[in-house]
Amino acid sequence: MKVSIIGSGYVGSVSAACFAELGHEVICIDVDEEKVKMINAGKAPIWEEGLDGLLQKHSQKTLIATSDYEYAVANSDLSFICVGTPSGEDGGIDLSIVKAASASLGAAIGKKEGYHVVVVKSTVVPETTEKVVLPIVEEFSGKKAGRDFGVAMNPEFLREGKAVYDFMHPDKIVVGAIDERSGFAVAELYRGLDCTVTRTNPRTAEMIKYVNNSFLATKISFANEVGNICKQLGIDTYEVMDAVGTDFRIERRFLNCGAGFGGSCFPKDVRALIGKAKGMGYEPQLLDSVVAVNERQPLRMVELLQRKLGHINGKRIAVLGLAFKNDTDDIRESRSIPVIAELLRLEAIVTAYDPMAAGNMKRIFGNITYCSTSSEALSGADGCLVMTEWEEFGKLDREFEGMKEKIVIDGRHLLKPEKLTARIDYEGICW
Ligand SMILES: NC(=O)c1ccc[n+]([C@@H]2O[C@H](COP(=O)([O-])OP(=O)(O)OC[C@H]3O[C@@H](n4cnc5c(N)ncnc54)[C@H](O)[C@@H]3O)[C@@H](O)[C@H]2O)c1
Ligand SMILES: O=c1ccn([C@@H]2O[C@H](COP(=O)(O)OP(=O)(O)O[C@H]3O[C@H](CO)[C@@H](O)[C@H](O)[C@H]3O)[C@@H](O)[C@H]2O)c(=O)[nH]1
Repeated sequence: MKVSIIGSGYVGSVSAACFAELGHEVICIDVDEEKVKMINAGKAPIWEEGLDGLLQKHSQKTLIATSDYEYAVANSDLSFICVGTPSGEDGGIDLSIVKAASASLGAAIGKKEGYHVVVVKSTVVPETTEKVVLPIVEEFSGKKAGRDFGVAMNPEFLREGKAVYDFMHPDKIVVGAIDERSGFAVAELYRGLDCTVTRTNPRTAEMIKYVNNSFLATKISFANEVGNICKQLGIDTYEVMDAVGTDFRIERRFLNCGAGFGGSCFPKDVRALIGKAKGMGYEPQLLDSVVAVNERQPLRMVELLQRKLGHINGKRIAVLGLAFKNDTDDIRESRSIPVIAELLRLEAIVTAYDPMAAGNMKRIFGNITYCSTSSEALSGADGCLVMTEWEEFGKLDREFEGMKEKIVIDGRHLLKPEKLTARIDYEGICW
């Protein structure tokens, strides 16, 4: 089939490369000319395991990129909207990018002869596909949905760092369409992938995505709440969760307590669902608490450090990990951000290290020292905060010997102090 993908970020570029791998002809559309050039040169516009290889394989053969909507729509049967849906100022969803992309897509569909399918892949709150995207495409195309063009919602569940694998090995594919023809066309694109396919209406498909993310975020905040209580009682919360997680109704994964959840999805998606609920007059108390626990959790790292050091003012603090999780350079809503902000507010001297994400963090904090190794960040430090679950941090040992005061607060349950040669003053955030 012939597909165009609007937006070449994490979701768009991975979907494009994977659809090409599945044998489809793909045209990427992005307003960012740099990304267009990179994709046409067979280079990934973001860091994601396996993405470069797929783009090298398919670029200029069955995959090309352009900023020209008209060309892309004329030469494809379906267009996926994969643009960002950030939080607005009130925490609710900001649909301005989706609206702009829908208008450009509508104008291009207006100039095309024949049927075209509009597919929303961006994470959007229930009713957006039918009440926002569909009318904009109708307005700008002058055509009628369901008759001249189809509309579907197909949420994406990939994880950053494992995006290509997740796309090719999904546990479910959800297709919500306004008509049978477009629903069938979208489902056909995934033919060959072995998983459950849920065919439904657009608003249910939209809700499935939010419930998926909100439930996982709730598990993490629950684990953090339990962890904070366990710590006061001197109970190992990881031992508790290992046992509780054997219950198949609960499941062990996503019950790791720590510095909280970050990333481009969980925080903003929980806030968006809260915003949607409140907009309808419903107060979602549980989801409000999920956010509140997650906001407080990273600051516990600084509180624990402060308790050990007495005061933080003028102390040198090594922050290990800037990405929101391991295996990505993405720092969006990383728990390191509120921690560094708090350290700076308390007038600490911050030295930071991350294997991949320092370049991105420099755009937020220009006034801290970025180091090229953990050793360099730790050298002469009074305290250390482990913020991201990078594998290499779990292997640190003698590097701690370079610290002045060997105080280490672990926010990701990575270190085993009893097994280290270095004598460190270790404390887990909730163990
Ligand atoms: N990142 C993830 O892991 C993930 C996973 C599942 C779902 N999602 C959802 O997918 C959507 C996209 O997320 P992302 O992380 O890929 O975003 P992103 O910010 O990485 O990428 C968006 C891309 O859209 C481009 N763009 C902006 N305006 C445009 C326009 N008018 N026309 C064409 N291109 C335009 C940008 O230049 C950018 O390349 C969001 O709704 C997000 O919630 C993200
Ligand atoms: O037990 C856990 C598991 C995760 N995290 C944190 O949770 C965040 C998110 O982790 P993860 O889900 O692995 O990353 P994302 O790439 O943000 O993926 C989530 O968000 C995507 C965007 O919607 C969805 O597509 C994915 O299914 C969903 O897992 C990270 O900060 C992790 O450190 C914890 O604190 N404890």
